[in-house]
Amino acid sequence: MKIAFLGPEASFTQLTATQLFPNDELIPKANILDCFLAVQNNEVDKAVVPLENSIEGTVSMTLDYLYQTPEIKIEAEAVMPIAHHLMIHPGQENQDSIEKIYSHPQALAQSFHFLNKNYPDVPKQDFASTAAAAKRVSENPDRKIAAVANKFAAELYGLKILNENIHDVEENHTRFIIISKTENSYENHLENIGKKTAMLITLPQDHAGGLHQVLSVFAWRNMNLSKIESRTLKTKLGNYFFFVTVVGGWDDVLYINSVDELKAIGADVKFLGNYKEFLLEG
Ligand SMILES: O=C(O)C(=O)Cc1ccccc1
Repeated sequence: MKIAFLGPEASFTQLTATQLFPNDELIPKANILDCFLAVQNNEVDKAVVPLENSIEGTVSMTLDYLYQTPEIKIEAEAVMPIAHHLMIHPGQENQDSIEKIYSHPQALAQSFHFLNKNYPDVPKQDFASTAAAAKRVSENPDRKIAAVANKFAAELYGLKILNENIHDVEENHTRFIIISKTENSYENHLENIGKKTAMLITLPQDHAGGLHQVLSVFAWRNMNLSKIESRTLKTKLGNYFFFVTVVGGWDDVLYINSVDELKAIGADVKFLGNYKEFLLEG
């Protein structure tokens, strides 16, 4: 099988993808949109992308593209511990004069307090991934630039770690998802830590108690929500869709009826899948 991931090599997403797909062909993509497009265009069977982080929260691009690609579903979820390090080219050891720090916006945010305290005047620049930032540093040996990335990126791109474990909260985890056009076809050797169901809900026209009505569909069926996130619909300021996950295995009667009831009250529902959750090693 062909699996796309947010690359390049040694990104956190690749570390996740190699554990989930040890025997498949992994294809790096430059950004999250390209991972979705590769699935959409049947260039690959599946893709692995980040969904949310325990410090920084949801990766909004991933939610947006789940909403914008009706055929794409979630097949599984994997949680991985995340450790960030600040790295430079080995020829540039004078840390006082770092000119710029590159990384994925999530990594810069997860290390914000460390960077703000120790490198307050150094401009930070967003990159498509931590590994892309590390690669760029390795390609510019003459510049005093640094990257926030993982230890495999330091090794692969020949960089020297200046500061270890700079993420602001020790317990730092990211949740990744496997996306594809086929539901529930993912199988692996790993033990799953639970099951959940995900859906995207758009409320009918704005009225008092609209969200309460939606939530009551789950509440009276005793369906326990593990996440609810609102995201702009991009049509008008104040228009949102909701990403909702429900804990537990699939119950045909309860779940199908809940979706029917949501539709009956005028909500628009995209069912994203009922799938397993895995816990990976960092
Ligand atoms: O940039 C990466 O390496 C990614 O895979 C995205 C990401 C960034 C920060 C924490 C977890 C995942």
